[in-house]
Amino acid sequence: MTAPTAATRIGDLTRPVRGRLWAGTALAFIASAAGLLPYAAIAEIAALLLDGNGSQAWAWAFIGAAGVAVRLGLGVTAALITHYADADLQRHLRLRLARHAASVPLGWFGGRGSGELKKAVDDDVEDMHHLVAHASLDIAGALGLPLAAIAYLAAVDWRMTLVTLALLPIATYTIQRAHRTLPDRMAELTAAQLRINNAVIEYVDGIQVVKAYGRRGRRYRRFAEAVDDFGDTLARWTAEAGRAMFASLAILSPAAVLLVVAGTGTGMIAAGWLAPVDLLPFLLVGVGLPAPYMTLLQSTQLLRKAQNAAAHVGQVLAVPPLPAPAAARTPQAFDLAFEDVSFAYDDDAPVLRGVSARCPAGSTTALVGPSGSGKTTLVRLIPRFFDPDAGTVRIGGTDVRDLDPATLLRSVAIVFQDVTLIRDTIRENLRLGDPDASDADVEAAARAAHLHEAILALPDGYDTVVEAHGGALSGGQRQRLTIARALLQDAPIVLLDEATAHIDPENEAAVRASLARLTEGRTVIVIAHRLHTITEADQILVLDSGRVAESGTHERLLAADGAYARAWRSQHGTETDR
Ligand SMILES: Nc1ncnc2c1ncn2[C@@H]1O[C@H](COP(=O)(O)OP(=O)(O)OP(=O)(O)O)[C@@H](O)[C@H]1O
Repeated sequence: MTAPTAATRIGDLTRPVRGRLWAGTALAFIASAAGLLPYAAIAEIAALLLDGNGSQAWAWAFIGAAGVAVRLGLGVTAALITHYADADLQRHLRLRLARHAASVPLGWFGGRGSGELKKAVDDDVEDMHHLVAHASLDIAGALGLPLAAIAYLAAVDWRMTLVTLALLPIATYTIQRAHRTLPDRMAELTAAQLRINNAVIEYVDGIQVVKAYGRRGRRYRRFAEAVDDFGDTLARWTAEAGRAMFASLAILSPAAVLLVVAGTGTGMIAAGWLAPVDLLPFLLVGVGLPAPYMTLLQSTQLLRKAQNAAAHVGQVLAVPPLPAPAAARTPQAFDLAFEDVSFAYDDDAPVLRGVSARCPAGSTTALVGPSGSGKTTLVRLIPRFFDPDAGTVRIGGTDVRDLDPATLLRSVAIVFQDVTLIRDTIRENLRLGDPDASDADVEAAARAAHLHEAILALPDGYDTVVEAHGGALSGGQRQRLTIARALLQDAPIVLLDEATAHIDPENEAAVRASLARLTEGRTVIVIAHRLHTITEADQILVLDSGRVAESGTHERLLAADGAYARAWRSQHGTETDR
């Protein structure tokens, strides 16, 4: 498959409003061409008056006035058409991006994805305004008047026509030279903007932790660096764009045009090649010619920005959706199996290398291993945050890729530390676990998660609005809210980050009790950091560099005296048993 070019991407994105864009462009072309009429009328009236034929001047006065009316009327209509088209396209693209976001792998949002999506939906769609609402009108405007002028002026004197129009290619060349580095600067600016978006999300995500430790830390530094970097890039862009604009303004100013046309024209009159009255159209029309061209030039920067924005929207829309099964199946049982599973993020080194394991229905499997050994990644493959590059993950014997995606997500409750809330009431946040749950069900889940009393103590109880990052809720309350949500989901498979259970020591007992309710009788995979919490697990998988280094029960692993036993001893002194 060949990569789509920028032009095909823009063509694809603007397809829904293409007809209206063409209509607006055609009207803008006619409006621009009609802009010649007032200038031509003045020149003709002057010629008639000089010839003593003043009585015919009225007809030209009427033509000139009609030209002004057509130019204004069609110009405004064209702009209205494209602006309405832009409003519709913005809505269409935002919905299309949102629909696409729903189809891409969930894991994409954990990497650069959130920042990319935010930029596409917020900034890029808005930046495309110029492309849709103005660019084609500007181009039509810059063509209509010169073409009409060529036809009119050539009828007066072709040599002077060439002189008058010669400025345009000279100006184009000069200006293009001045603009040639701008696309690179623009690409830098876009990249810097993306870095800020990602750094903002990362910083805001971590703000609780940052505040809790009273330190600004690495995330803040990355955020500050991104802001500085953006400032420097913007300054470079502004300097170069300013120089380019100055060159354009100087060469296309009415004074420059007047100088060339009047100078050459006077010479030609002196040489007897041109009648003095015939210089008038060139002076009048020549001075009016650069105006639409200037608009076009001034719009090139915005156009480039809009093209970059469109290209980025195209890239986000090109993120491959998670393949959906042709004939979706429903899991009949809830045991889990990993068969020779390998996985790498993007083009990085493999994070999982040939992992095989079985987790019987209703059993608890603990994943342990050094940081970065792939525990979280392995767990993410179950609800298809990503699909493995090789091997298979099965639920009840069925490849998860063959399961109906919605059923799969409903069957798996995820209780991780980084599960965020949505900006809505506590009740609706809980109801995410089961959209059909009654208020009584919601309250029962909150009670089971030891959260009910705390919710009632809030100003609006269950109707208190929480922010995406918790807002009024304490860390422990947020944890219990995610647990209550998972309880409501009543999923047969529970994926748990053990860190969730002990981050808030005050509430540890309550959190533990609610977790016990959540995991009872389910197939559970728990990512464990403190080994004493998982000694009862039915099996423990020890991951090391993406491989299963050891597996077995706590006792068997201690007896085997391998990596697990060493980790146990380092956490619990020299005891050999719990
Ligand atoms: N979204 C991602 N994009 C790229 N690389 C990632 C992503 N998530 C994790 N990684 C990398 O994959 C490797 C395994 O990470 P993973 O989070 O699975 O390990 P872990 O064993 O759960 O670690 P920890 O105990 O620190 O949470 C790490 O090198 C990590 O940097």
